[in-house]
Amino acid sequence: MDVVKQRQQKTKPGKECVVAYMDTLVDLELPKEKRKLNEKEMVSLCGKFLYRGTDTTSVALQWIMANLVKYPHVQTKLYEEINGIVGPSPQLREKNEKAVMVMIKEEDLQRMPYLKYVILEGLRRHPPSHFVLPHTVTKDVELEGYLVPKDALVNFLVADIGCDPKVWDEPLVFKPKRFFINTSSGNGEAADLFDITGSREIKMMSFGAGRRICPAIGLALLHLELFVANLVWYFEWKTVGGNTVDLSEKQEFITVMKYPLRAHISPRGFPGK
Ligand code: HEM
Repeated sequence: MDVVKQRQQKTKPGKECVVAYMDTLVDLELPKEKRKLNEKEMVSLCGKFLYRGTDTTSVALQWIMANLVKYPHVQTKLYEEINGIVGPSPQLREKNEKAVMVMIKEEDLQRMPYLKYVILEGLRRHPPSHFVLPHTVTKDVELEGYLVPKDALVNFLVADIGCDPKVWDEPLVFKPKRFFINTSSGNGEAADLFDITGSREIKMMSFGAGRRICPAIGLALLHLELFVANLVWYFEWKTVGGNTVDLSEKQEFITVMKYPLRAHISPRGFPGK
């Protein structure tokens, strides 16, 4: 509530400030009801943003890294792609022990199609949300001979859709290459062609679909690409003591790893490696 009040003060005319999500809510007017949002509604919207926007990305990242540890050939292929675009991984420390922190940049990611396949495969195989937010239908609808009555709660089995054997070849196997579609240019632009929003056809819906699709889909994909690319560029990820990675799931508010990832990581850029 305090934050709401502070932003209401800050957005008073004449005061200069960076536009925050909160400010867009302060300015918003509901078109039908012709009124501004009240404080309770603003708090609820901010809460939704926070709880939908934190664990989802970090859990997706953990699932993806777990698969890279479990399948070293996928990790090697990804590292080779990264290396080919931005060069070998930097040494973490120079001779004078000064830390060097060069990061892969957003524009470099555009030239890394295999990275995009890895992220998509991670989200297909392990969507953090196994369900979307509950939806209702506003009138009776007949779907493939079944009646969905007005006001019935409808949800979607997101994880099962992504593993449907009628749609996906060997659906339980982690195979990033499945997202490669041979384009005429043949230079691997395929991930851009895969329609994760489901506007052309729905093959997976890790971010939902339609008008209530996750509003942060672009941000989430960008974060995942940046994190995975940098983590693999800097470090080699291996199993601990040769143990396999257990990909069992645990249903919490979102679906997490039952046994959180434990990995042995070593800097790639050390001299002599
Ligand atoms: C890998 C990361 C993420 C995944 C897999 C994900 C997935 C989803 C899904 C499945 C929904 C429900 C869509 C529906 O009901 O049709 C949703 C809604 C939502 N997501 Fe995300 N999300 C992610 C990251 C984020 C981030 C980073 C933010 C904010 C910064 C965010 C904000 C939201 C909000 C506000 C909603 C509710 C939209 C509404 O009420 O209509 N999400 N997300």
